[in-house]
Amino acid sequence: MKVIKFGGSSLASATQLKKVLDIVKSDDKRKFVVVSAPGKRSTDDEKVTDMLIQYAEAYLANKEVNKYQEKIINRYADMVQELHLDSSVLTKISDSIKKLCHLDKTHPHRVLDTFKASGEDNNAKLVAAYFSSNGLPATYVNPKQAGLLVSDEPGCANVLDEAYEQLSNLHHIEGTLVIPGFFGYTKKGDICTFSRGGSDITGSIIAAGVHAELYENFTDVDAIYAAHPGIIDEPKKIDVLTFREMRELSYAGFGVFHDEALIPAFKANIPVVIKNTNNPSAPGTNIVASRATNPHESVIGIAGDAGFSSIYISKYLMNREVGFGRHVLAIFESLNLNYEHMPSGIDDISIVLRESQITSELEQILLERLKKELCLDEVKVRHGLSMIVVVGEGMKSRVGIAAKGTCALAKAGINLEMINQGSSEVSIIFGIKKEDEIDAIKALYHAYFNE
Ligand SMILES: Nc1ncnc2c1ncn2[C@@H]1O[C@H](COP(=O)(O)OP(=O)(O)O)[C@@H](O)[C@H]1O
Ligand SMILES: N[C@@H](CC(=O)OP(=O)(O)O)C(=O)O
Repeated sequence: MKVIKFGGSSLASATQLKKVLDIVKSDDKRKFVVVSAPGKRSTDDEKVTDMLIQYAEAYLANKEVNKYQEKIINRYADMVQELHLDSSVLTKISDSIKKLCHLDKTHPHRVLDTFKASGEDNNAKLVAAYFSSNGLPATYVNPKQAGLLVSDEPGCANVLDEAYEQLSNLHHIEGTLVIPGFFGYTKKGDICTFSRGGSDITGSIIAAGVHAELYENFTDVDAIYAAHPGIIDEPKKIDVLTFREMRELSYAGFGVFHDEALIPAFKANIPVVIKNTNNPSAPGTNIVASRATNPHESVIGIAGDAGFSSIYISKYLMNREVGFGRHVLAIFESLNLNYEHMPSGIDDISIVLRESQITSELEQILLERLKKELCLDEVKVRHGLSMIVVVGEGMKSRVGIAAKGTCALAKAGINLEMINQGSSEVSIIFGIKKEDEIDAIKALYHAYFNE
């Protein structure tokens, strides 16, 4: 049996839903269908999840909410009408959206998550009704009923190990199952969402829980490309990627598949394929445990992500001071800051972290503590950095990959703030100024794929 996940772009309108039905009907093995909330119908459209966030924020701020409710209900109403579904489907959706503004406001994060989750929950109900009225008997399954237990971390939940055993019982439900993506339930019974784009994670968890033979992730591109298609014109399509390569690339900006969605499928050894709802016969991109590397192809993809800061710390004879690194990290830990990268030299270390974590107040405290407790010679902060990640399993057996990248960046006049090679040798990270990100990706793509 297969798990098939449709992203918001595949469920944005009645036209898209018709394609979805054809895809599911065309293969009997497509039993478990995971759905996102309706996404954008055009580039200037809004995602239902974003509309729900605005609605939640207005409600929490005690503002008028009618216009938000109306806009969201209209998105579903358009689809119900165009698909000729029974009006009772819309009544249920409309009631559930209106009911949200009666939630207890004591825990705003929980309120926000309940609003967000309703986007996929209502869409799953709509999709199940549409399938059933068009010759494909389907049942809506709520994540609570399925046993999708998650940690109590609103907006960034993690699946709990015990969920998998319960999820295997989904096999006992007859017909096609339609499961809303993006959220699960805590042990106390509260809704908790994954991070944004998290319906991919639900699909992967369900695939692991039901021991699927394949996890198919349907989106709006024919394949995963070697670089963001919005930056590089007609980038190279990738046929096969390893889980490790995909994790590095999606972590660093390939929004097409959530980086946290890889782990459940990888651990359960379930291959993943990314396919296009608008062109289902295209082979897509396969994500597998290992692949043969081509001697002529070392780099498989280049991704970039902005929003990083770097804390540079220097102290003469740092290399001889036992426990120095532990002490640095203990200060970060006590301030509840996690770091992303830590390139180091003999007398210095840079700690790279997400900018969104540090306020100017926290930055002041951090710098003072580092200086005082570690007796540093120098500490410097740089904001507004982008990390460009060059990825490929074949890189470790090839000479000159880093040199090619640094040379390309130098030729493009881009100053390198940091360079770091992951210990697995599957990636090299270039830290640059945010404003150089697009030029850097273009220069690196040209060097690795066109020269
Ligand atoms: N390297 C890449 N290859 C393909 N698509 C990419 C890549 N990087 C970013 N994307 C973007 O990811 C989008 C699909 O992801 P997403 O918007 O989350 O889809 P969905 O709504 O189907 O979940 C594509 O339309 C594309 O713009
Ligand atoms: N709807 C949620 C979850 C999700 O995965 O959506 P999409 O499939 O449109 O990326 C979000 O917007 O974050």
